[in-house]
Amino acid sequence: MPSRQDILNAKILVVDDSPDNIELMEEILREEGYTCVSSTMLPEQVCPLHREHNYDLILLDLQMPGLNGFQVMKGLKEIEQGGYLPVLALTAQPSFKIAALEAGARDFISKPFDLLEVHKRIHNMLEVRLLYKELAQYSKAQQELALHDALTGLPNRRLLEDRIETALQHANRSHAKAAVMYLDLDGFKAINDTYGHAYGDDILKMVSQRLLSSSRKEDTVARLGGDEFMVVLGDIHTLADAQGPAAKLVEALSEPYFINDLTLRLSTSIGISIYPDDAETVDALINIADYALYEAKRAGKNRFCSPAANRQGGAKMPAPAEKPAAELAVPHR
Ligand SMILES: Nc1nc2c(ncn2[C@@H]2O[C@H](COP(=O)(O)OP(=O)(O)OP(=O)(O)O)[C@@H](O)[C@H]2O)c(=O)[nH]1
Repeated sequence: MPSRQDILNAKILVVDDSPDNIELMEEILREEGYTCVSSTMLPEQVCPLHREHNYDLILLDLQMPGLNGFQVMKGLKEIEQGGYLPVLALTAQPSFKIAALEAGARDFISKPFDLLEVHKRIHNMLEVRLLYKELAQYSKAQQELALHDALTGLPNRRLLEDRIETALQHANRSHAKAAVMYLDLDGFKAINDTYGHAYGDDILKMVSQRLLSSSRKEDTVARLGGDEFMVVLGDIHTLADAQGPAAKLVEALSEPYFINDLTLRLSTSIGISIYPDDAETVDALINIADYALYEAKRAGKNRFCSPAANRQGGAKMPAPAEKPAAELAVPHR
């Protein structure tokens, strides 16, 4: 629920062709404690001003020369996509009241002003408007949560599948390829088992950061869950365009992780599938990358594998790790 202070700090625009009316309304609002009030006598300025300032309330005179209040509301409807016009119509004409409500105004204030009515209607209108904004923000945050992993903030599987689909469509249009890289940390369970879940969580967050900073802005880095991540590269042309980044990721994730006074090491394995060479659908590309990941694990971990490389006569891989897949802690004092 918005507080009284939120309501007094709401952004209000007064629109009237009479300077006396504007002065009177501004004074009424100032005396009540409203802090963010502006005004215009030019109806054609209302839409551009609202686009810029996103007012919480527009006190709109209905009878003005040039554009009248009804025409202004028509313009405002195009800006307010949710269809909620934050308009309180000001009118001396009883017959305009219903017409104003039908045109989208939330409420009206009759002229000449009755002070008590003005205060109540403005307060009520702002309360609803601010609640409406809170609700919109909350629902946006919920949507974000539904598409992102809570621990790392990376896209989750649902958003990832959309991103892969988009990358495939783009590759298709530009006669390019795309790569799906399935990553799984090596020996991550031992970190959890030895140092506890909190250390494991820290590693997962650091891994996410390293994946992001080792990828291009236009690539998608996602967490599928547990110690599994995915990186999607769009707009590539050869298998080597995926192998280079894969080698970079293997390298970046094998750098030591400093957590509290420990130095932890672990490596990662990656399976790569290429669109359209290996498959043409999202599910099939993920399954093939998963199988290639299994091959990378079986071949000794800390490496990447792909069916395309096998077809070309053996995976071209960086030398396998000199260190074990997951080496536990070395204190770093
Ligand atoms: N800290 C932490 N651990 C998690 C989370 N989700 C899953 N895990 C753990 O991650 C581990 C993943 O295990 P695996 O991938 O099977 O084990 P691994 O040791 O990496 O095995 P290899 O992949 O064969 O090297 C399990 O111990 C899970 O309990 C999480 O959000 N936080």
